[in-house]
Amino acid sequence: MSDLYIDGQWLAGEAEAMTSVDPARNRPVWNGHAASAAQVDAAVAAARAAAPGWARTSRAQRLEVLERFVALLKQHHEALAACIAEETGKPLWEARTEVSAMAGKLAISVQAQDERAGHKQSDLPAGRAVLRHRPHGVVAVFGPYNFPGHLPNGHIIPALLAGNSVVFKPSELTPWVAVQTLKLWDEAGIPAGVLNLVQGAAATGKALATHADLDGLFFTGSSRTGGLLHEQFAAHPGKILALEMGGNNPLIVEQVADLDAAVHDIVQSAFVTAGQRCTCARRLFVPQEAWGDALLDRLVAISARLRVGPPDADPQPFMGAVISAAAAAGLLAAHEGLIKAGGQSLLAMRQLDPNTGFVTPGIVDVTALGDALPDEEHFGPLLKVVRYGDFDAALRMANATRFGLSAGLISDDAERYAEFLHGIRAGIVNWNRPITGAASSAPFGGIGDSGNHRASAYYAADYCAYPVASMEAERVSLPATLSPGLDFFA
Ligand SMILES: NC(=O)c1ccc[n+]([C@@H]2O[C@H](COP(=O)([O-])OP(=O)(O)OC[C@H]3O[C@@H](n4cnc5c(N)ncnc54)[C@H](O)[C@@H]3O)[C@@H](O)[C@H]2O)c1
Ligand SMILES: O=CCC[C@H](NC(=O)CCC(=O)O)C(=O)O
Repeated sequence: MSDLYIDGQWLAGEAEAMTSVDPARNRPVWNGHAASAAQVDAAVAAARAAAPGWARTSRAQRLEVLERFVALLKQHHEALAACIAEETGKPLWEARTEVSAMAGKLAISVQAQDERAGHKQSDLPAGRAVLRHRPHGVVAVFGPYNFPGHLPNGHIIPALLAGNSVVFKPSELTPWVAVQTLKLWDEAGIPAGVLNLVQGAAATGKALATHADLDGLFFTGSSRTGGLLHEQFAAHPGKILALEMGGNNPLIVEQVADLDAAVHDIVQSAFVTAGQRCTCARRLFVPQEAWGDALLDRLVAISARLRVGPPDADPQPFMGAVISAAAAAGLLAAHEGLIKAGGQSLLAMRQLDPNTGFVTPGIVDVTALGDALPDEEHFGPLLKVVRYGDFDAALRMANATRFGLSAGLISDDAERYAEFLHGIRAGIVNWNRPITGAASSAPFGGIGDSGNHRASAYYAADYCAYPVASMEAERVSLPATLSPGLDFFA
């Protein structure tokens, strides 16, 4: 039975039964059991026992294992993409880009480690100053369901490269992708205990996050869960906590020469991955003038004919299903709630089948709600439109959020972008580009309730190791000049 991977062994979970359902076809793709508290304990103990040995290996030795994993990812690219597509409902074209991003992570992490957590040495009048980085020890990695391969991998690769051992808990909605990925690690020859897998939902998460023998936790998920973890870790300032969380991301559009190009970037920002990216545009600010009306007409027309369908459909859909039929129903309820609160539906969201996660994009004009617009992340293809009079008002409303992950401006005016860049509060700020699709070669993180100032991607090297600064000399010697009042020669 392959539910859990602890100390190099595949084990059956001893806690509650779990079933992972393909949201496009409403059929189970994986059945298993969650880890019991004792099994979480065993995973942490295995990681602890393996930690000193893994930390003592050279980077070259660690790289050998990591490179074998990447080679296996490339070899099994299509099979893993199919598994991601089936378990999440995202189209195959997109699942393929997810596996490619996983394979690309190692080279970027090596470069990032060299630049941000590398070895530095300089001469001192007596001896030398040396900067080294040490792994924390045992870290937990928590993954979300929307990128079940790429986002946990974005913590695991740099953590292992730095010499940490890891206990990974994937989302309870995507256990199968985690199992398939761990099989590749096993085949790559990851030493027993260095990387462990425990399955389960919040109870398993709590058992792991509160484990006394963890040195740190790297989390990607909702702000709600991240906030709980932050409270737990507040009592342990010595443990490292990296939180990558959600957003209520604004996109401001001004009148531009190419209306279709603007619509393209809005659609790509709001609806890619069926709106299930942390960076997706949730609030679109549109000028209150005739050009704004024309933009919205075109946006509605293009969005209404976005192809929505199963992951393996030919031709491929733009969007697949959201993660579950329940998530689809929740999005419909959110859409309905906005209308009840005074919003005007521009494009009604529809659930194509109550047993699946297929929903069509929804667009609601929420201008009338004003300050009463809830500052919430609706994690799906639901775009809220706010009409604005002048840019200052748009910027003020764009910043009226507790989050601060991504933000964008569509404008042909460079001075306007300078103003936007200066005024907007977010960790990812784009100009005339979609606000989704961030590069792994840049830092990735947000401010406010979107993160805790420990950006991931290129900056993951920072939270995977701590710096050790040394002053060193080959032998002890009396300084040429002694401190005042110190006499060795009387
Ligand atoms: N900033 C980023 O990099 C980023 C990337 C992807 C997704 N996200 C965010 O993630 C969310 C979607 O993912 P999700 O729904 O899987 O997130 P989630 O917070 O529900 O779950 C994330 C992980 O935390 C675990 N968990 C849940 N409750 C827990 C608890 N009480 N204690 C310990 N662990 C617990 C889950 O089992 C899962 O492994 C969205 O809000 C999205 O914006 C952020
Ligand atoms: O859902 C959240 C992630 C969205 C994605 N961001 C990245 O892939 C960041 C790069 C990395 O972690 O390597 C996006 O911006 O679309």
